Amino acid sequence: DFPESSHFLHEAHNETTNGICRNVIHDMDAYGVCVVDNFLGDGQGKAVLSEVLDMSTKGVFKDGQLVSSNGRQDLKTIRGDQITWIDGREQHCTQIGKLISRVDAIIMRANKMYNNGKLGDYNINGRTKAMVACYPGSGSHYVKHVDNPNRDGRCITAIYYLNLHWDIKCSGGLLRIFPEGWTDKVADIEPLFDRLLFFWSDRRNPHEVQPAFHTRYAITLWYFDAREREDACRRYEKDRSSLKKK
Ligand SMILES: O=C(O)CCC(=O)Nc1cc2ccccc2cn1
Ligand SMILES: [Mn+2]
Repeated sequence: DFPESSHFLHEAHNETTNGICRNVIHDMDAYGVCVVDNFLGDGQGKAVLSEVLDMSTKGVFKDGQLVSSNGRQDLKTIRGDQITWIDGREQHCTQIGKLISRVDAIIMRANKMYNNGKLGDYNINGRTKAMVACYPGSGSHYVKHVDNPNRDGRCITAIYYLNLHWDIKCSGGLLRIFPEGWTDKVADIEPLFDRLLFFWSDRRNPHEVQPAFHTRYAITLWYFDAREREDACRRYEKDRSSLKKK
């Protein structure tokens, strides 16, 4: 349920990238979560936002998996986001494509800078397409969950937020991460414009999106660890072939 991307690893060497990477490595090591503010700068951030708003007006957003509960409550009991998958090379998605390349460059560089080329003991060699998500402001939320509970290959979640003038007090939509091991602590992340967030995708970081009362946009990329992804695909093939035999 998360399409892989075919192009990756755009290298962009510059001072900003290096500075951000040191930040990412330190925070991922220390907390398993890292926030980078003003990632693209106002101009480019707004250019990405306008591409997403154009998509929204064209109605490309479909409901996330609709889990019908016991039929009585509303259908969106699990998650109220509407999503679409973007490769970044589509027409009218050039700005989103640039964002993706910039995040790739950070991850690739951090992957190299870390001790002998592994970030947090991972060897990152690919990622999913970009998932553009819209939470319509009608109290839509996402219940507490782990992105990758069963070693499907995804090791880092990267989320870029697009919400101008977002005020948690009246708009809600807080991302709350419950880092494993920090029993009495939570990481409350406001989905602010031009904010980039990284966190380990596995059970170390259960998280929830609290009800949002204004439209809330985010773009998510999941990065693969080469080995874990390979093992997951092999297991998947094995399961498929055993299913066929029956
Ligand atoms: O928008 C945020 O602050 C985070 C939202 C979030 O956790 N989204 C999300 C979306 C997902 C879509 C498909 C499969 C797994 C998924 C896990 N998480
Ligand atoms: Mn999630």
